[in-house]
Amino acid sequence: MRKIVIAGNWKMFKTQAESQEFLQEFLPALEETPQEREVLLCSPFTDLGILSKSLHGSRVQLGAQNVHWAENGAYTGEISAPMLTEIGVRYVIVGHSERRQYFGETDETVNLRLKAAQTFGLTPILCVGETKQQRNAGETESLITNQLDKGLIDVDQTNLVIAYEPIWAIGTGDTCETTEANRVIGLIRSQLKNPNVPIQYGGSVKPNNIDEIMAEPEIDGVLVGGASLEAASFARIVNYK
Ligand SMILES: O=C[C@H](O)COP(=O)(O)O
Repeated sequence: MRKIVIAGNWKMFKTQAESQEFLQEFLPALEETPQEREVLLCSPFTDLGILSKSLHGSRVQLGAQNVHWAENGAYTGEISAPMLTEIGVRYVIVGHSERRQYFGETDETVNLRLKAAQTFGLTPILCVGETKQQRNAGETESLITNQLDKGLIDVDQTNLVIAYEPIWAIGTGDTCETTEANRVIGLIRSQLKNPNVPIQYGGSVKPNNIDEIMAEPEIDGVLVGGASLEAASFARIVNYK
């Protein structure tokens, strides 16, 4: 049985104070959430410490949005896996398309980050997905195959989550057809050594489309950006029917 993982990616939003306001409304709503669903919040680094304290004893897991591959070193501006695990972080997003697009992330550095996360006990969420141009050119399958082939070299597939995020669907309201997301996720699964790796869909997931998305058999959860910033909206998503 594959795990269901529902993750909020706050990106570069929310101060510490705002993170606490969110929890006041969000945590009570989790009483309705079936126990087998893993719920996590991936916050900016500056919120992780206070969130770790506030989430202690709750069922919400904490995630970061990036991790460096070295244990420590002269890497100004970076954060290592042991720094994250020390404060209670359990998951980390790796290779988000915004990191690839704006910060020069490559399949090679993604691979290094995945392995470092696992070495120090974090569960990485590997993001893959195509641009509109690549989709229109019929390159979706080859692009994703390449991202998986390079990204997953020597990566432990028993401690891994994958997120399929078509870049054109991120923050645009232009959600991928659920049957198409299901098809691509099935394709991703067929390329894995471990077919039980949870594979999420991400890209304009909202309260009004979550039920349809989660009804698809290959989709094991969602990675949610904008709609995870409002407690009521994210609560509706984790409590999908
Ligand atoms: O990590 C989350 C994705 O980039 C999706 O963002 P979005 O839900 O705002 O489209």
